[in-house]
Amino acid sequence: MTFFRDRAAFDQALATLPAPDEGAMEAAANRQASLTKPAGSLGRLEDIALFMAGWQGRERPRADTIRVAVFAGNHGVAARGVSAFPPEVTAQMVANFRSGGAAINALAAACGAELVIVPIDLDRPTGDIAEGPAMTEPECLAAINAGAAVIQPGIDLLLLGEMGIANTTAAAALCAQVLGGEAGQWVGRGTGVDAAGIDRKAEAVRLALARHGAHCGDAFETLRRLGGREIAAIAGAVLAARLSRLPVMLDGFICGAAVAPLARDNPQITGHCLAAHCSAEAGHARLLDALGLEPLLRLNMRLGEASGAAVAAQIVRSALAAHGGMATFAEAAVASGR
Ligand SMILES: O=C(O)c1ccc[n+]([C@@H]2O[C@H](COP(=O)([O-])O)[C@@H](O)[C@H]2O)c1
Ligand SMILES: Cc1cc2nc[nH]c2cc1C
Repeated sequence: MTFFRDRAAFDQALATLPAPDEGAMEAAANRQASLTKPAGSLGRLEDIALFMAGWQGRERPRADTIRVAVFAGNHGVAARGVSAFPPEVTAQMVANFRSGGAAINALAAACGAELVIVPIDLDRPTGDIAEGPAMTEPECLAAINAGAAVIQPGIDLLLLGEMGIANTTAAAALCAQVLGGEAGQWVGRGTGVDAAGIDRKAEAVRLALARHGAHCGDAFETLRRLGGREIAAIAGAVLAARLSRLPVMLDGFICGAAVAPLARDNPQITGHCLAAHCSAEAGHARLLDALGLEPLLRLNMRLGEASGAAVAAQIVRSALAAHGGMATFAEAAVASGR
């Protein structure tokens, strides 16, 4: 499916983002004020209910249909010894997702979500970003469109995640390019590399920025040069979701890094995004801060594959259950506070 005809269509969409439905948010806020609890006593659950109301355009938003999309891609930079696992694990884990044996299978089932697995050209790893661009323009556009294709009518909340051996190196390069700072601030243990592996990651990021830094003029070009197929797909899904006012939950470090180039071009892009959690990956806290996203959870997770998003979706479910299901002071004949 071609959602974005060409890169100009992608740029155009990013430049003209729809806003949430303020009428629905106001109606939801009025309802919230009438519910049998002290004002504000459900804390962030109340913020989540208003956020969902605004993007769904409903006073009583719902999370009945939750879709989890996990994108997978392979990375040429893996050849530099930047991961604790070999690249074939990406395809092997895709097989595991499909046969139901991965963490995300269990966690998606636990939150009642439908799981969609989108491997993108796993037999064609991206170029090594330390040596050249990750993708050609048509490859990057195709990956962005693979992401956009998971958006369909009837979804209440979209959870995004990824699988790709070596993708924390690409994600670190995106962060260093877009947000600045030393390569060493953005690289972490990923799947579990040792100190020498972290040094190799930092060196790969330095080489990538030296090569591409001056040419990353916009989000598309930054994703094309430094990203990966699953990363570009996440960026495409986030942007296409926004055009449908579909709220999105971002999983870990790699998902945040996919959004960073978009946010540099238009900071409003994070408006329809929730950050599920702050992962254990070294740069994630700094990245979320830069994106202005407050994570719902801090569980020291660093798995990826939308696992943190599936856990955090339970919080959204809880927020909407309270917002939609509680009695008002009038209905319950409870005296409201002064
Ligand atoms: O979600 C995260 O923050 C996260 C942090 C570290 C690793 N991962 C996962 O591990 C893989 C990338 O790690 P690496 O070491 O191969 O770069 C990729 O499949 C990610 O889903 C994910
Ligand atoms: C086993 C394994 C599972 C994963 N799930 C997401 N990223 C992963 C990386 C590895 C190595």
